[in-house]
Amino acid sequence: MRPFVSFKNVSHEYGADKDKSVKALSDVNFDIAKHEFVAVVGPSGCGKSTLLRLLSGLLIPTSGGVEIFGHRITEPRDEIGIVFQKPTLLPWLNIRENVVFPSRHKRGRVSRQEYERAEELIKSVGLKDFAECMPEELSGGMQQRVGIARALLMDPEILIMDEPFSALDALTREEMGFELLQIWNERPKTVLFITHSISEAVLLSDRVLIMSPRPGTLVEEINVELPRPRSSQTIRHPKFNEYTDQIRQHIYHREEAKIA
Ligand SMILES: Nc1ncnc2c1ncn2[C@@H]1O[C@H](COP(=O)(O)OP(=O)(O)OP(=O)(O)O)[C@@H](O)[C@H]1O
Repeated sequence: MRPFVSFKNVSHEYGADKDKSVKALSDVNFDIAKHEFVAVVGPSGCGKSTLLRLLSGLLIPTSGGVEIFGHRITEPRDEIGIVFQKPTLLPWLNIRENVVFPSRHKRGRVSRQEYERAEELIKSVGLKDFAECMPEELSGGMQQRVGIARALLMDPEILIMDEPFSALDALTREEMGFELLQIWNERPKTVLFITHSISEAVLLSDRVLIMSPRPGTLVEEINVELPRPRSSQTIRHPKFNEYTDQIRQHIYHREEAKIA
């Protein structure tokens, strides 16, 4: 099957044209199938966010290339929605206007269909009664839900998520993970999800990519064959701990081998 997203021999060096450069990624190769949910884990500074910036087209690799359906990415594209660690909502706009903001920003206007779509998305992230509220009136979890609705406004094929739930408390985080899976189930997307949490990666994804310390490269891929739909019961599945242990070993063994 033809891959939907392909990282081909991707290396990236920040400041490559200056005296002081940082090699963030080295020869990264992987494919993602359409509608696959892929999580990326790895030590801090290994280049996870750099991977996302490259897929979003905000950054072009110093060598190799990132392709969507065989087309090399050379600039930001509409078929990609991004959810950041902090939702960065515009404080002077209400929730509805924040959700339609990508369209206003891009075209200078918002169509009736887009307002209808925004209403639908606001409802599907559980904020039906909050469309008129200002961001400051919402909790952190609710604000992140707005960030997810905003990323889905243009109905992107690809959803890029950079530690989207890391600023939330443990309970809200777990709840948001399952809500995300429900949205993904209703509106299938190809997802690249960065997290520091091994259990979150296993709980949500079809496949976990494990990266080495900087310069980051792919050291292992784990196919997570846990039944869907996933729920809080999934954590009790006998294979759940097997997967998390396997990932931990890949991350920490390398660290230990380096120290020894
Ligand atoms: N704009 C930049 N200029 C120079 N170096 C950068 C820049 N952005 C990131 N880096 C460096 O590149 C490396 C990879 O950064 P990146 O943010 O991709 O890692 P990460 O795995 O997402 O980190 P974390 O898990 O801590 O968020 C780090 O050493 C970082 O300091």
